[in-house]
Order: sequence, then C-alpha cells, then structure tokens
Amino acid sequence: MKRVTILGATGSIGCQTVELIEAAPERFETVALTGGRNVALLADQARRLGAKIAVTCHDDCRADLEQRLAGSGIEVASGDAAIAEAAARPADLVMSAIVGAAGLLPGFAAIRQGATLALANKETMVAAGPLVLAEARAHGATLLPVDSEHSAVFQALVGEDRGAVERVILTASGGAFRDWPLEQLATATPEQAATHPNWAMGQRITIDSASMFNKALEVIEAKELFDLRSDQVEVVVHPESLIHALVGFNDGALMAHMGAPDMRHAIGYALNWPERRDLPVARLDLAAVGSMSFRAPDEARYPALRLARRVMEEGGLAGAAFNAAKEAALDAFLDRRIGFMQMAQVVEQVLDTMSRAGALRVDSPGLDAVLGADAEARARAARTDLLTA
Ligand SMILES: NC(=O)C1=CN([C@@H]2O[C@H](COP(=O)(O)OP(=O)(O)OC[C@H]3O[C@@H](n4cnc5c(N)ncnc54)[C@H](OP(=O)(O)O)[C@@H]3O)[C@@H](O)[C@H]2O)C=CC1
Ligand SMILES: CC(=O)[C@@H](O)[C@H](O)COP(=O)(O)O
Ligand SMILES: [Mn+2]
Repeated sequence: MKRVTILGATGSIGCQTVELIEAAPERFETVALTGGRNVALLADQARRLGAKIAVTCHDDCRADLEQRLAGSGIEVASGDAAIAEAAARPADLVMSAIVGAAGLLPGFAAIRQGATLALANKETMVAAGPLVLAEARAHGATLLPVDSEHSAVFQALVGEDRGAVERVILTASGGAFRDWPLEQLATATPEQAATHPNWAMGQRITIDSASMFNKALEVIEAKELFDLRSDQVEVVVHPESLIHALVGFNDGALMAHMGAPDMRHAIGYALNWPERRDLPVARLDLAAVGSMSFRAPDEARYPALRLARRVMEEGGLAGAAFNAAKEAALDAFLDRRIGFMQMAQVVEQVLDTMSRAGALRVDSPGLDAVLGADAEARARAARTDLLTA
C-alpha cells in the first residue's frame, strides 16, 4: 500500500487525485487531506478515503469541519502550521496541490520527511527551485512533476542521457484570449479570463493561462526542475493542447509527449510511478484529430514571457518576487482594481523596484529570504501607482 497525503484535496488537482485513489483502494492508503473553505467536500473526501486527519487552513472553518467529521474517528486540525504538520506525517507520496505560494512550506515539510513530492504546485519551484532541490537531496526525497508539460518532459527523459538534451519546448494553448484583437485585451473581465479553451482547472491558473503568466511560471519551473539554461527552454503556441511538451536532443530528435488534455494522466503517472497503470483518460484518435497547429508566441500579447526571461537572468530571489507580485496582481484583477494587461505592469514595476534596491540578486537564498522576498513583493505591489490610484 502506498501511503498518500493530498495537500489541496478540495481543488481541481486534489479532486482528480482523490478520484484516482478511490478507484484503486487496494493500492493506496490516505494519511492526510487538506483544504481551505470547502469543508463540506473535505469532510466527504476524508470519510470516503478513510483519511487519518483532515486539515483546513482556516481556523474559522475548524468547528464546521469538526462537526461534519464527528464520530468518524478522523482527526481534525486547522491553520497553516497544522497543514505543514500534516505534510510532515510519514507518507510515501505527498501530492502538492495547494494553489500559490501557500504551497511552499507544506511542500518543504513533505520533502524533509523524505517523501516523494508530486508537485502540481509550480510556485514551489519558481520561488525556491535550487533550495527545493538541495533539500530533496539532503533528505532523500524524490520530486515528481505533475504540471502536464513537466510530467511530459520527465516522461520523455526516462532512460535518456541528460547531457544530450539541447532544448525543451513547452506548448501553450494561448488561453482564453488567444484570438482576441490585441487592443481588446484591456477590457477583458475576470469571468472572460477564467475560461480555458482545453483544460478544466482552478480559477487562478485558468486566468494565468489567459495572461500567459502560467507559461512564464512553467518556463522557470522547467529550468529549475531539469537543470537547464534559460535559453534551453522554449515556448510554442499550440491551440489544440494535444502535445504537452517536447524534448530536443543533440542528434536533432524531438521527443513529443501527446495525450488528451486531461490532468488525470499526469496525476496518475505520478501516483503510480515508477510503474505505469491503466488510467481513465481518453485515447487519442489521430485520424480524427487530423492536424495540429503551432505558432510563435506574440510577446506584445503576452508580456509575462519576457518577464520570465528577465527573472531567469536575474536569479536569486527574482522568482519568489515574480510569483508573489503576480499573485498580488491577480488578486487586484479579480477585485476589478486593475485591468487584464495591467497585471504584467504591476509585476514589472515590482521587479524594477526590487532590482534597483538590490533585493533580488542574493546568492543561494534560504527559506527565510524567499519568504521575505515574497512578502516584500506583495507589499511593493500594493504600493505601485496602479494599485494606489
Ligand atoms: N488545475 C490544473 O489542472 C493544474 C493545476 N496546476 C497547479 O496545481 C496547483 C493547484 O491548482 P488547482 O487545483 O487548479 O487550484 P484550485 O484553486 O482548484 O485548488 C486549490 C486548493 O488549495 C486550497 N487552498 C487555497 N488557498 C489555500 C491556502 N492559503 N492554504 C492552504 N490551502 C489553500 C483550496 O482549498 P478550498 O478550495 O477548500 O478553499 C484547494 O484545495 C496550482 O499551483 C496550479 O498552478 C498545475 C497544472 C494543472
Ligand atoms: C494542464 C496544465 O498543465 C496547465 O498548466 C496548462 O498548461 C494550462 O494551459 P496553457 O497554459 O497552455 O493555456
Ligand atoms: Mn501546465
């Protein structure tokens, strides 16, 4: 039996993980489930999977969760520290599916107990990639990418000579506004941005797909996870989202990973790794697909990609600041305080001011420095002219 903990069980990735575990009760034993405000779902999942403990990050949701789990024998806890404590409980695999930088500390707690960390939370690698890898090495933990592109790269690299890798190409759907006239983007609403042409995902990553901040985070994530130079990570717009990523080798070969746009493949691959098992995902009928298209991303439409290049050049704490400023800008867009295209302006202003203050170029930053840069970036975002206007 594989002992599994799911951080962010009530979200899009979390629910699909629960579904796959539920379908193979003889193979998985659930240790801890964590969630946020959706305690009705969290309690239901905990009962269905027979979890040992259910944790909400919100103290004001604890009584509700306790009531829903009364008599079940399932332990209940609340708060950020309790989530990290749950992540530290012995488990073979911890699914990191909390959204945003809030996933960072629980991820570290899982790594420190030597678990396999199945990493959907891309923000972890963006904010603290080198630290995560060092910590995993020190504690004998294994990192398995769950982000679809990174799972695709991981799978394309199995058995390959890493030294022969020339480049990695991440595909991008182009998001909700791929075919909108550029001048119309300023008027885009959160509701319009929160629709995805191909994938069913949480609200925040869906909006990040529309702005290409998702791909910007993924470029950095790929650089860190696969130890690449920034110029080795490319992005191509592929509206069909059937090829998830490609790896180019020094003999000119390109290995592409294809499949239906269904996260249960990447989640299931991580849950079953190192084995492959049958998964309930649609099998592609290539004749029915007929053709696929590709084009270069337009940087005027997607300034986030340019910012990702800058972050990789800057290094140090730039990733932590970039992600935190993006989260703050997204919050402001959701609150209708700034427009869709202004998110990138906020992030760029934060990078500019932190860079001028010498706050980014820090060699081998530790966790406290990462958390400090995250907090500083959020504070600086709140002080940008766009957010004080
Ligand atoms: N969805 C997808 O298909 C993909 C997602 N990812 C990545 O996976 C991660 C999860 O994404 P997704 O599932 O879409 O997100 P969702 O918003 O659907 O779910 C987020 C989960 O995190 C919980 N949560 C929210 N805030 C906090 C917090 N401050 N502390 C602890 N828990 C919290 C939520 O609880 P509640 O809802 O109960 O409040 C929920 O369980 C993200 O990093 C995303 O980028 C990567 C590739 C694909
Ligand atoms: C499913 C997944 O991994 C998402 O990160 C996906 O990549 C979003 O799609 P785009 O960012 O390509 O629009
Ligand atoms: Mn992805």
